[in-house]
Amino acid sequence: MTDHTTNHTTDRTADPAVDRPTHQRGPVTLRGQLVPATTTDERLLGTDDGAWVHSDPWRVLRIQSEFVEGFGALADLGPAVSVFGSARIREGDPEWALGEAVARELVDAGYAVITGGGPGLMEAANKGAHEAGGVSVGLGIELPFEQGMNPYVDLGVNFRYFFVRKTMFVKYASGFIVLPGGFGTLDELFEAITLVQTGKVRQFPIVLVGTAFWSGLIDWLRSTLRERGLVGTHDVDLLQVVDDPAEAVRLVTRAAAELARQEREATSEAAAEGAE
Ligand SMILES: CC(C)=CCNc1ncnc2c1ncn2[C@@H]1O[C@H](COP(=O)(O)O)[C@@H](O)[C@H]1O
Repeated sequence: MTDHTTNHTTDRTADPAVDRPTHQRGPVTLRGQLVPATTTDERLLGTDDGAWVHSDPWRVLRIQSEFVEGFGALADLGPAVSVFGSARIREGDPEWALGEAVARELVDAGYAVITGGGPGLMEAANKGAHEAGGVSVGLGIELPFEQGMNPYVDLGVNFRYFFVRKTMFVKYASGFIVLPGGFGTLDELFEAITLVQTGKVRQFPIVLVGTAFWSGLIDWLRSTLRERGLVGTHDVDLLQVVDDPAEAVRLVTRAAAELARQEREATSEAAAEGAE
């Protein structure tokens, strides 16, 4: 906050409750030392050093614009599944082939493939989708060590903010397929499972691919978290673990089809009630 060094302002009013100079800025009340020395119009019309561009209110507008750009770019995507996985696993690794295969199966099932647009298994999935003739989407993130969008992304959107990008992964996908990975992958996995556990999204399938890689985590979730009552009895069952890419895609698409059926039913029930 700036402008708090003075106690005189033109649009100040006396507040009898506290008998102190008061300045109202929308929903924000400022008193005493915090009353700005200049009016909002003065500040808008005056010249300054441009520091306001780095202020939080301005940041909010940038965040808003990321949502608008993202929604605009992805609105017509059609059915899609988000695929997560390590940025560090390279071509030639068996898990790379898994990423490509999962994406190919998704395209064959009529789904677009959304990834983080980066290297590693994101690139494997984008490659699989691109080469199968499907829609290959990359939701990139601006990082200090810029890697750029992988070459197999056909529709790419770059985000400055992780949380805006995460919204897109959920909003435009019918489910998540999670390949082996590190902190980034775990972050995306636990974000998704929290949304399902808390009922923020309904019937959102989350399928982990690679039983050898994931079984240690699943055992720990069951033994430590579930036994201590830190998660519900059935919460760990929200995660399905498979080895076969085709099976992963079957599980996701079956759940998506079921959700679509329920939504159609709810819509026709609502229409029938409206007609009565
Ligand atoms: C080599 C390297 C660190 C590149 C970073 N470049 C990245 N570009 C795009 N998304 C990323 C990147 N790093 C992490 N992510 C996000 O986090 C996940 C991978 O993180 P991790 O490697 O498992 O932890 C991906 O699903 C992706 O959404």
